[in-house]
Amino acid sequence: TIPLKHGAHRIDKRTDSVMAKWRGYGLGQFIHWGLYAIPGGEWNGKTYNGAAEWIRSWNGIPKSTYDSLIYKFNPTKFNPESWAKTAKQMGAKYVTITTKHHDGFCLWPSKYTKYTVANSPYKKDIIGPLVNAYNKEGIDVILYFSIMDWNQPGWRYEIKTKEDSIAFEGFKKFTRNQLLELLNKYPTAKGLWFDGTWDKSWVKQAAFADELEKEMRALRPGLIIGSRFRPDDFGKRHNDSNGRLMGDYEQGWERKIPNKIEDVHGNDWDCVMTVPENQWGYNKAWNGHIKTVNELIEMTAKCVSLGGNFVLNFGPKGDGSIRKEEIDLAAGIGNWMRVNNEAIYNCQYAGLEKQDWGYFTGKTGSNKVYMIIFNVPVSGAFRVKLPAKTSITTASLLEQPNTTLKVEEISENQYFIHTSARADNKPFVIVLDLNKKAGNASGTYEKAK
Ligand SMILES: Cc1ccc([C@@H]2N[C@@H](C)[C@@H](O)[C@H]2O)cc1
Repeated sequence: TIPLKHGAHRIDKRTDSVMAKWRGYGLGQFIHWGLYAIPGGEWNGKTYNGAAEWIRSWNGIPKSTYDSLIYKFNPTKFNPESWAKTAKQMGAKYVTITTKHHDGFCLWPSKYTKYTVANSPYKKDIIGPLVNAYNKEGIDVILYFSIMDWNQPGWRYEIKTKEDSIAFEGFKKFTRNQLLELLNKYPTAKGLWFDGTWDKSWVKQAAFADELEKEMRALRPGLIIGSRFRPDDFGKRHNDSNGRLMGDYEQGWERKIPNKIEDVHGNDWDCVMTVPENQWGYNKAWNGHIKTVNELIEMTAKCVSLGGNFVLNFGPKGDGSIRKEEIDLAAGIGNWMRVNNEAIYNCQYAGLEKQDWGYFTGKTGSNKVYMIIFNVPVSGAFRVKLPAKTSITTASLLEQPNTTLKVEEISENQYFIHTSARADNKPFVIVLDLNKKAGNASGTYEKAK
């Protein structure tokens, strides 16, 4: 291995209880909200074709005009309790909230810049009431923070001159001040989700970022920090120059889901996903494919089956209301989660061979395995292949626990589970109680055989 001063400081997954709780969340909500929600991807009747939260980068609006949106921020319909209720009903166990996106507008009254809610017509803190409302619903909060800050005069894409490096030193101090401010103002926040760290200026800051990460962990023991915060000694991000993950979970699964367990390299991870193809902030047009409830349930199941969490994005409008399409998706997902969440919460990679009918999840620390069915085979029988010395004690429908299903042994370690045809074409769950005869690894099937 390459000797590194600022590479990964831990080899395997974290083993503490705070991270174990994060690992078991299964389903989360992402909230992208800020000034970009006011134009919503349109300006003077013209449509911005990029992601709505990047509209400031469009030459369709003068930068100063965008920046003066602060004077239009007055979300009269903002109701943090109703946002939290929507997330609760969906079955989200955590929420990731944009405290500051790339445009630099702070949803909390930061002491270190004027570009905050305090200097908008709304005046009040947004983050505090949101953290309290979600916590009251039993939902943990992760704070999204963009290092890149287009509003900060000290921000640089790269450091070329002496002036650049002096300016960027000031920017680094500002960044540290804001992060410590967030941790001190919102002590119940469980962790940080970083963005805006790909530019040349930041990838040179291995030592600074490493020191700051250590300082934040000391300030908030148990703090969960994503892999997109710091670069290593050679500017490598997410994984250091020895291929080891920096931070506590992989953040790179943005709008994409791993296909096999090897893709996750034994790391904790979450997948953050947009409802349209690529819109995080509120976008009026919402063109192209809008994901359906069944698609989103399948993405959730797929993520949990590979040991990750699925985090679905909501982009509230400039007035603080959540669009009907998102409310309806949350309700639809929630209807399914209310019946089937046992197959999602505190479940991990089951270590079984993937079958065409859907996804296996394994209950952490138990012999229960769930089959989340999306594709009913024309044979009507669901194939299950188990490791050696393992067999099925019982099989039942999660929604009707006392109905045992017929288990047909086909050959050593291979079975067909038979169920009667179903009236609706909604995903459903079969629960398997496995027993591992002597000589087989005890505990769950977390490690791939
Ligand atoms: C190229 C690119 C830069 C930034 C992003 C931001 N990360 C997502 C989580 C959103 O915040 C998006 O604006 C996406 C793509």
